[in-house]
Amino acid sequence: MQFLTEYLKTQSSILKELRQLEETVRGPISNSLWQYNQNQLDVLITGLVKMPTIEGVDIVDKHAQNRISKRSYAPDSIPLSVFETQTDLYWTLHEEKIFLGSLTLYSSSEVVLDRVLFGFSLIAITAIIKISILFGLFIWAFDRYLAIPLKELMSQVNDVQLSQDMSKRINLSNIENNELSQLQEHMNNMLSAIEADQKKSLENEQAKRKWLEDAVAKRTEALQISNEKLKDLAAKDSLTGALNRGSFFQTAQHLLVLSQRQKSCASFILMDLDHFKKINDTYGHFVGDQVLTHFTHTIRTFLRKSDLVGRVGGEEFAIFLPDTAIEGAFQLADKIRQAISNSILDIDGKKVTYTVSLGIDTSESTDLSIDQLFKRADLKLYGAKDKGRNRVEK
Ligand SMILES: Nc1nc2c(ncn2[C@@H]2O[C@H](COP(=O)(O)OP(=O)(O)OP(=O)(O)O)[C@@H](O)[C@H]2O)c(=O)[nH]1
Repeated sequence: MQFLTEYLKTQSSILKELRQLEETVRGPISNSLWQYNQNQLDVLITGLVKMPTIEGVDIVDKHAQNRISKRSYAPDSIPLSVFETQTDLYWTLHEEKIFLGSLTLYSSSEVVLDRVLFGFSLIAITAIIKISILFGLFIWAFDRYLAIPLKELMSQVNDVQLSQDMSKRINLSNIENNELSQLQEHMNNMLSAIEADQKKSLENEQAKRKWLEDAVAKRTEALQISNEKLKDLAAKDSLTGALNRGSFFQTAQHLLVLSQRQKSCASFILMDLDHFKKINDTYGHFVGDQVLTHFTHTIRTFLRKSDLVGRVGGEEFAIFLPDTAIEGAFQLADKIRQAISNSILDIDGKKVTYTVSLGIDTSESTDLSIDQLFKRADLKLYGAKDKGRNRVEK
């Protein structure tokens, strides 16, 4: 449709051109005809036919005879359709118009088509140039305002992801106030939220860990105390707090081996409360227990930290004295004996007195077992009992 309109417009424009040409050449052609100047006429017609809009020229004289008929195309390539303009030719003599003939100018659909196509080509070339410029501008703007900032954004996001450092912020260079700046703001808000969340989680975790460590420390301490208590319970006599028979002999054996290696002597005191059955029978077992406790406390006041005390029987006690010769052991034993015989216990208003017999012996280089020392001290103890009790026998 557009093409048809363009075609018709171009055709009428060519017709107008033909008429103007007719106006222009009418004078010179009339002159040539009047003067029968065939040469001048030929030159004029040849010039006309060479013009791009003109396909042919006809000049017919007043007798309707074809004087000149020229075509720009070859006889075998006649145009599909032609159109023409015609004008009469006159010569004015003494103000009288003399009819000379007529001039017909031809043009064709090919000329119109060439011009229409040329016009369309111009439009197409202009459109291509405009589109190229627009495309170039679009690419530049896309790169400047989208591709480059997006690349930078991706690189900074990647950086945050790799470093796991949420205190970092996205900071795009050359950013306009547009969707990208809003995206940057949103991402930075998100990073702030993650950072705060991480901080809170870390604080919670630290608080939990501290609570756990405190709980474990308390539990460990409680377990240690329980263990110590258990050890004490297993090793000590619950009434007097002295080592029980098993623990006493085990530790004494160890100390004996040690002192043998150091070529030093150790002493053993075996003690048995005198007539203890009578105390029980007279005052009862409760008082008997108080006497046993009193005895243990009293002997402890005379001992060094390195001395070992144990309850080896019901009312029988033993002391192992490392690095102590027989004389030193005897002095200690006698101090104990005296302290006990001088004690008067006040239990529930009852005055209770008691005595103790003691047997002592010292280690020999041949003693390999604590039992050997114990047996010799036991013999001495029986000696003390035999000799009337409240005595020390060495
Ligand atoms: N209260 C009390 N009595 C005990 C305990 N262990 C043993 N006994 C008593 O101690 C008494 C020991 O009596 P015996 O072996 O006859 O000796 P003893 O009366 O001290 O006489 P001698 O040793 O010969 O002086 C017994 O009556 C036991 O019941 C105890 O833990 N508490």
